[in-house]
Amino acid sequence: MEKSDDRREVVLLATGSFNPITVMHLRLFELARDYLHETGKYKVIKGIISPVGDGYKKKGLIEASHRLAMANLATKNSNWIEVDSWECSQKEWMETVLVLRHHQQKLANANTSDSSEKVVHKKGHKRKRENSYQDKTDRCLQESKVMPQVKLLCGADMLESLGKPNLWKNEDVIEILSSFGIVCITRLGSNASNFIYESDILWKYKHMIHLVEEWITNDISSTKIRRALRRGMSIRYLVPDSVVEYIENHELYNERSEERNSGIILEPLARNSKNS
Ligand SMILES: Nc1ncnc2c1ncn2[C@@H]1O[C@H](COP(=O)(O)OP(=O)(O)OP(=O)(O)O)[C@@H](O)[C@H]1O
Ligand SMILES: NC(=O)c1ccc[n+]([C@@H]2O[C@H](COP(=O)(O)O)[C@@H](O)[C@H]2O)c1
Ligand SMILES: [Zn+2]
Repeated sequence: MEKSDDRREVVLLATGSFNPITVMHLRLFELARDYLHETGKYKVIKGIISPVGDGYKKKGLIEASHRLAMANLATKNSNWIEVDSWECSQKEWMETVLVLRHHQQKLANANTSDSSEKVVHKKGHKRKRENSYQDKTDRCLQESKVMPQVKLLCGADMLESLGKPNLWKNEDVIEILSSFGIVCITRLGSNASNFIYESDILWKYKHMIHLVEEWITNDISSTKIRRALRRGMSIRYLVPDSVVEYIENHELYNERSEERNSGIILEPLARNSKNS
């Protein structure tokens, strides 16, 4: 008899600027998947990169269409990481919790339609599988067991940003932790475990935070990539070749692009300080 697999299926969702995407962003997914698999409790079925929309108004943030195109090129050779344009195609910047909810809902819809589409042939008639009581019960049992869980994938600096005044709403942080959970990769310059210790909310939900140690430390950041480009220095092997080519072809990242949104308040800060 085949051994049943009772590991919880997980979808990893990374949000961020990806301005531009680097090999480190791709590494985050590999590190998180290895870690979760090693626990024996989780099976990672998909990774999603969700670039933030232009309405985020971060200094130096270039158009979402370019960031999206580069992320698509970078993930071309991955058989499990994909790029999703839903977040950045919204008219306005949206809170990360809404992006998590959207992807969780999408999985729920896919699960429900998968099972209701299964039709059984009985005496020559087609019958929706969910019509019988037994089938319905089976489905519920099955669904509560197999519904994949979306988890937020981030670096330690993003985890630490949860404590910045007016950047995140408390209720959002609570929902992200209690309903989804976070997989956080350590990053030079950040001390995630100390940050969890110092935050009452994070401490309360520490069982929902997976801290993943990156032993092969790597200080690549999009900021450093943009800086190198402004100075005419090579970024080869720090971002995939196809992304280097895209940046060259479209002449992205220069002094002018770095001044985009200069002097404009970051949208979450503007929104939360308006409402507080
Ligand atoms: N070297 C790294 N180690 C760990 N996490 C990282 C690293 N680089 C990026 N991340 C994570 O990737 C996600 C997306 O980050 P983001 O797009 O801001 O990249 P970044 O390299 O930090 O860019 P920037 O320098 O513009 O802030 C965030 O959760 C961030 O913490
Ligand atoms: N309140 C919130 O939901 C909130 C606040 C700040 C940043 N974020 C998100 O975190 C990510 C941060 O990206 P950067 O590190 O590139 O600035 C973005 O995806 C942004 O939308 C969410
Ligand atoms: Zn960053």
